[in-house]
Amino acid sequence: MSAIRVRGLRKAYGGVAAVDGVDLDIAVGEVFALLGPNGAGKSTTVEILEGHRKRDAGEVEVLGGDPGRASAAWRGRIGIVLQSATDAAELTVREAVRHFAGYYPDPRDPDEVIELVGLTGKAGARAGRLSGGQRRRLDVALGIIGRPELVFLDEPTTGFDPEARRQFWSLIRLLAGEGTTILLTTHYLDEAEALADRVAVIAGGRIVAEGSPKTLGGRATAEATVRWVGADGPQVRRTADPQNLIVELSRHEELAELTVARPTLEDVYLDLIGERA
Ligand SMILES: Nc1ncnc2c1ncn2[C@@H]1O[C@H](COP(=O)(O)OP(=O)(O)OP(=O)(O)O)[C@@H](O)[C@H]1O
Repeated sequence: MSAIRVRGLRKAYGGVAAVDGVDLDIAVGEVFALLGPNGAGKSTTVEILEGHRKRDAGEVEVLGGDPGRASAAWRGRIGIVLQSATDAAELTVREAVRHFAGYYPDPRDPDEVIELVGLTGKAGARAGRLSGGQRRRLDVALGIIGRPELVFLDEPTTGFDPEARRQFWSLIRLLAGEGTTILLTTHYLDEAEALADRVAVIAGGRIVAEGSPKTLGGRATAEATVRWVGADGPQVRRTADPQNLIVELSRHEELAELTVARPTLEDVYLDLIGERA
């Protein structure tokens, strides 16, 4: 079953296309990452799916409804973490989370959510006094407090320190394990690789590639780079069949410091984006 189904989505600003014919299918329970350079159309797409922006054309179905005509009940099933930071500066973290919990019929426990985003030590601090990364964690807390079926996360870990990012990844895995559908945008390819079942790359308002992080853009079948240090010093070979090459080479010499590398997700991503430039 689809949580999100999009066909021919279009949106232009002042005659300039920002989203130019996007199709998307995201299954219930899937973690889906939308990747793409600045200005590619990620936020515009996500904001249309959230019901925060009007589309010019196309069919959009999110949890069985049209976000352009969203009811309060529909909104209650969705969690949103926007790119812009929370405007709850005068409230403490605990007050803000409790306040937002009151909007939903079956919220999570506020203290549990504060713990999940790693803000327990700051629960009594005013939101306006938090650091950038801490405020972002509060945004995430407010996005999940309502126990949403579907969560939109627009660049959720921007400004997070490495430990906070790992903690956030655990949180996403926990939500995914509970069956929550997650659509996130990110510029961190390691994040997409760690979290997403599927990714789509958007450039110039169009989807240019889609697949699992392992297979995107032919990644799984691309030539491997084999490196080793032999009798004549460091060696490099590219091959589609590294196993055979290694068996063959090892008949003749010892392969010290042997490594086999396929293109990284970042390599594939940059190629895909480069093709559009
Ligand atoms: N409110 C707006 N008015 C006019 N143009 C806009 C508006 N919002 C976005 N755009 C333009 O639409 C295009 C897509 O923007 P969008 O914010 O969707 O990109 P993005 O992929 O989310 O980028 P980023 O990675 O920088 O967040 C850009 O060229 C942007 O300048």
